[in-house]
Amino acid sequence: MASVIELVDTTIVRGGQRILDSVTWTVNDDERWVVLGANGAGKTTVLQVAGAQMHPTSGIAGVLGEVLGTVDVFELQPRIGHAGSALAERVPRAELVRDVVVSAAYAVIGRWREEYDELDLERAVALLDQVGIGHLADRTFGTLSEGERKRTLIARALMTDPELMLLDEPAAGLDLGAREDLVSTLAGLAADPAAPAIVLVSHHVEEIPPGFTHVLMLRHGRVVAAGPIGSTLNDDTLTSTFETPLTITQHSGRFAARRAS
Ligand SMILES: Nc1ncnc2c1ncn2[C@@H]1O[C@H](COP(=O)(O)OP(=O)(O)OP(=O)(O)O)[C@@H](O)[C@H]1O
Repeated sequence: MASVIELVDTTIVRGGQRILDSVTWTVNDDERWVVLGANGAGKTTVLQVAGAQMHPTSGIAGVLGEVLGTVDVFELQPRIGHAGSALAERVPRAELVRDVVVSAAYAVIGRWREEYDELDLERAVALLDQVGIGHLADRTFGTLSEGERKRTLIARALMTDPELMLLDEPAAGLDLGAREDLVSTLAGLAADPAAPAIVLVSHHVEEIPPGFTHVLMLRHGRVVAAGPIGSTLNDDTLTSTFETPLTITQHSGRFAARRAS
């Protein structure tokens, strides 16, 4: 077991505000984390640090065994898979789905050469199968539903065999059926011992896939609680995180929250 993210007293200051405030957090390579917090809590910021896209103002941030600020981030970033809405907006709508995935191996978005390595193409289609949309490999990205696009981007993020996978609100904007399909896909990924360490940002406990092992709870840039889901996610920590009285239930590995009566 090795750590893939190691933040020690990591603080980020922007516009005079501590948008991350003394965050200490360790993610090991066999763990699947959910980051929970209200709007503006610092979830995306912590993901940007974990993705070597932002350096701490103070404190230490270690990612994949390297300390940010002492390493060439352009060597580090290809070892990290991302799937978020910012990437979805950059994919050309006329791109074939399998090309959206395979082009990750060439660190580009958008098909830029006529011939891809046959093994790369086979891997791309296998990954699309793994996320449940192998049958869509020859469609164009623009014709996919929101949920199918999200799953395409997860397959793309896996294409480079990353050591760390970062998912920023993958279920945002999905209808109930598409959300459930995505949760199943992510549960499958979480259960795969060959899958990388995963960090998933969400606002909603209903989106936590079964098999996710740990939770980091943030409020106003500070850690409210962090640790194994079973012992960390409860009425008290959820109420404190969202600053509203909440109660949480668990059934068959899934969570649901509502206002406490
Ligand atoms: N460049 C910046 N200058 C000033 N404030 C910033 C800057 N970038 C982010 N912030 C602030 O930092 C806080 C944390 O932002 P962040 O995007 O990490 O929150 P979040 O938890 O991901 O929120 P959401 O759930 O709404 O996406 C927010 O209050 C945001 O306005």
